[in-house]
Amino acid sequence: MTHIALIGLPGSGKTTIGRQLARRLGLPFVDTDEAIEQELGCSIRDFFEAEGEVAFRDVESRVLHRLTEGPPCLLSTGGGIVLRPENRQRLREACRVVYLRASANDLFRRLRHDQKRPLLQVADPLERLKALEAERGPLYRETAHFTVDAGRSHLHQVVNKLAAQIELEGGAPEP
Ligand SMILES: Nc1ncnc2c1ncn2[C@@H]1O[C@H](COP(=O)(O)OP(=O)(O)O)[C@@H](O)[C@H]1O
Ligand SMILES: O=C(O)C1=C[C@@H](OP(=O)(O)O)[C@@H](O)[C@H](O)C1
Ligand SMILES: [Mg+2]
Repeated sequence: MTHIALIGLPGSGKTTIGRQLARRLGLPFVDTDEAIEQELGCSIRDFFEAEGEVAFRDVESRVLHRLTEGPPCLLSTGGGIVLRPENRQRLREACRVVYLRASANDLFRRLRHDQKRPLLQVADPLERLKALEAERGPLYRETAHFTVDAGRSHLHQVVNKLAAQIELEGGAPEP
């Protein structure tokens, strides 16, 4: 196992916390969504609109496999990465997987004005977040090696908690 991966619903802080935690642990930071946008040469929202979700999930799986074959890094994922069984298996075998748990209500407060996330561009984003929570909660729990509460805690508290937990487990992988 060589990587550390963050999973969780949109807005749970995977990208923001991942970047800070990587710096703290001295690991390279990679975000699957940023890697996908680089590969596609356009935004995820535009790609979703033009090609649809299945095409996006195909690219996402390919990028996950490529990144987890590379050198150790702190990997922040997109919220839907756990939907495919082969991604869940790949994450568990290649990474120490952390679930950033936060409720739909907390996430709605953060994301109600978001325009980047295609799945939340609907009339009732809170209902959508609740549906995502119901569908994906069990998948996040099944995939994670450990869970941290990221809904009500401050960013720096979540980073501190994760850094301490990783230290406790023998420290970060050598980059
Ligand atoms: N624990 C937190 N407390 C307050 N705001 C947060 C927290 N975690 C993330 N945020 C904010 O929520 C927004 C979404 O965070 P982001 O890292 O993009 O989430 P994700 O990558 O999981 O979708 C950002 O504006 C970020 O600063
Ligand atoms: O939940 C999802 O299915 C998605 C979450 C997004 O990433 P974040 O979780 O970083 O918002 C991004 O991968 C895409 O818009 C799809
Ligand atoms: Mg993100």
